Amino acid sequence: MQGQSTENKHLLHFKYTKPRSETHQLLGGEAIKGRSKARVTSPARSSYFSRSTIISWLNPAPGLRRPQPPLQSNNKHYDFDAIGIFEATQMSPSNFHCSTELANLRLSSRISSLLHYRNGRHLSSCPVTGASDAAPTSFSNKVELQEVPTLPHMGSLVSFYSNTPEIDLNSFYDFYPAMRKRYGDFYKMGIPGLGKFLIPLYGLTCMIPPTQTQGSRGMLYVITDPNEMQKVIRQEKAKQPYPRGIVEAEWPLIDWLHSKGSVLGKGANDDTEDKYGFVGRGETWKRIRSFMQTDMLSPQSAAGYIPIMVEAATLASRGAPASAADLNGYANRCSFDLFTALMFGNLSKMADPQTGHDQENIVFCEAAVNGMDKMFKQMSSPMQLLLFKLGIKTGMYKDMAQAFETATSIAEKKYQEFRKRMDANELTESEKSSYLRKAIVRQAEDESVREEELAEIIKIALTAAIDTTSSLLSWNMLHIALNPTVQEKLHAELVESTQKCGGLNAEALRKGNVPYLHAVLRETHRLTPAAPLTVLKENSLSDLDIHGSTIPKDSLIMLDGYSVGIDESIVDSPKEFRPERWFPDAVEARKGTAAEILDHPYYRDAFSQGSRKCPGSRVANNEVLIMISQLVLDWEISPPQGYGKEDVTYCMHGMVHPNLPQLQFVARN
Ligand code: HEM
Repeated sequence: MQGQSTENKHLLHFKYTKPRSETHQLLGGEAIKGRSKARVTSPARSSYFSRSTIISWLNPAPGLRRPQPPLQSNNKHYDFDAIGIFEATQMSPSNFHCSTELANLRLSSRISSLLHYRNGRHLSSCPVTGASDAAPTSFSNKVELQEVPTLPHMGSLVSFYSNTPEIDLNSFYDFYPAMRKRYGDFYKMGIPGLGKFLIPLYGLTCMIPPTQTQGSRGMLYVITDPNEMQKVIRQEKAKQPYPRGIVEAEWPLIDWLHSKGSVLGKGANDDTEDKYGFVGRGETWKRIRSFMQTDMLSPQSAAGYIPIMVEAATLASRGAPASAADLNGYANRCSFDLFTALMFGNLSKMADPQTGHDQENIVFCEAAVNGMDKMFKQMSSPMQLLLFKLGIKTGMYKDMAQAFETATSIAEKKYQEFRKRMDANELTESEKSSYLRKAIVRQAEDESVREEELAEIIKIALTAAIDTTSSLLSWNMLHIALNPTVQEKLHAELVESTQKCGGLNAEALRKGNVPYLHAVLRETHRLTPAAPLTVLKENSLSDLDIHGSTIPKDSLIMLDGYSVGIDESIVDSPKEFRPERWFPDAVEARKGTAAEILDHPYYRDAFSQGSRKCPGSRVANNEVLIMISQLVLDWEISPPQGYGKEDVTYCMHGMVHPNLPQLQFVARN
């Protein structure tokens, strides 16, 4: 064959289900966005390209690895090389299937992207190549649904039967990437459980609340294509106001709220999904949720709290060296200081041991974190649920209840004291700008929530704000400490921005002024998300077409938004912390490649999507941006001698927290 050398016999090998009649015509430049044209040397069924031609054609962008040579052919099927397949897909994408022989092979991102990109449009992801991309929902390219072997009652998590990896909370990040390696980009697995009685097992407990197991059909569908996930969220929108929330799975919390008679745990109608109030999915959730997120979620309202949060961070940063032996605790206290600054408009000064003497605040922080930890541990244990179902309140349940009791009664006291001072007209100027004051005024004006509901909202927000934000903060601290070059760049950027903007303030923190800071946060969300799997939804309106397969109504569908971001065929050196990946030129270079998926909004952070997206997401990000900036401006942070990336350990307890080592903080002048 003309122009064919030994090396170019290595072919990508795919089955094409229709005879191919058209000859090669649509190649290169037009389809691969400005890449040079490839030469076609054979008009026959198989077309061949020299490896060097393909490589130059693929022309890896900076930051992406060169592709491997294409793979060996097998004459049982029609054989096409990258271009041939590319043409085939142009001819008839819906009839194009990956050969099963390739099931265990991973293609380079560039080659994958060839297979999935045509005429300036992306095709859907492929479970065989492992390539995921941003497929327009209008395109019906079928991706085969893989089924993880499932046992009755036990679901798919019996490792030796289902070929699933073990779930270990100390290596939680590994589970879904391993699943993806085995089952591709679209698979369904059985959710373990004894019917509707004992649903959860290990990490999957959070998937199904015992209170709402109906209709789930015991299956979890996992996808990596955010555009397919968008279909689910769109359907959710159509069915508003009742989208599914992860909080519905938090059965120990739900039970505790119920047992206390909390207005948050009880809706208006026991016969509907409203039964569980804010932790359910009815009108009560909608009403409370809408009230809670006002003055918090929008960029403008979140930005309004920046000045007081900066004040809190300035004080908190001073406490870093003295807290080095307990940096996880320090991160919790920083979260408390910054969130209470927003909530009450005052400075709790907890994170600096010199000033953090208020015992009650210390108790609150510890109780909030402990309560969340115990809640998650129960959700992770089938035995806990079984005992709960048998009406036994375990020691762990009691510990959780005690911790939540302590935290919420302190929060209640804070709320009542604030109200009293507000009634007595004693609030300071910054307290007048606080979230709570605005909420009290709103409540009185529109009465969309009752006064006792407002008190509960404040309590739950305070309790939810500690352990969550501190996970994100801890990971950022650790990455910065482990990457001195990143830290120096960040420091230089912050110095310049604060000098230009007259200090650390909203303007100095604007992405346009500190792109590197924002890239650091983004990179942390990619590499070590606080909550790796957060977009978990239901198609509760009707059956839904996902990758050409029909997903029955009321199924659980989850976006695995983590695995792709650490896939080395998509991300260059994925375990490296490189904020530069998020610079505009890197984003631009990803366009038209499989790696473009990383820039989809659903991959941006760990706050979920849709109308149940975390209401504290904006302020949590701001808290971390501010706290990290202040720390880096004040200190040169380094790990203990001999401590490196390979020494990092972590544990999943609701959020994934690194076990922070004793970092060193040396003052910058
Ligand atoms: C880095 C910090 C945080 C992370 C990673 C995080 C993550 C999440 C996630 C994944 C959800 C579930 C969304 C869903 O059901 O689809 C959620 C819900 C929630 N978060 Fe956050 N969160 C954080 C900080 C906060 C803060 C600071 C608050 C305080 C207001 C907060 C309050 C809540 C509440 C009340 C819900 C339930 C919302 C609902 O069901 O409608 N979170 N969060």
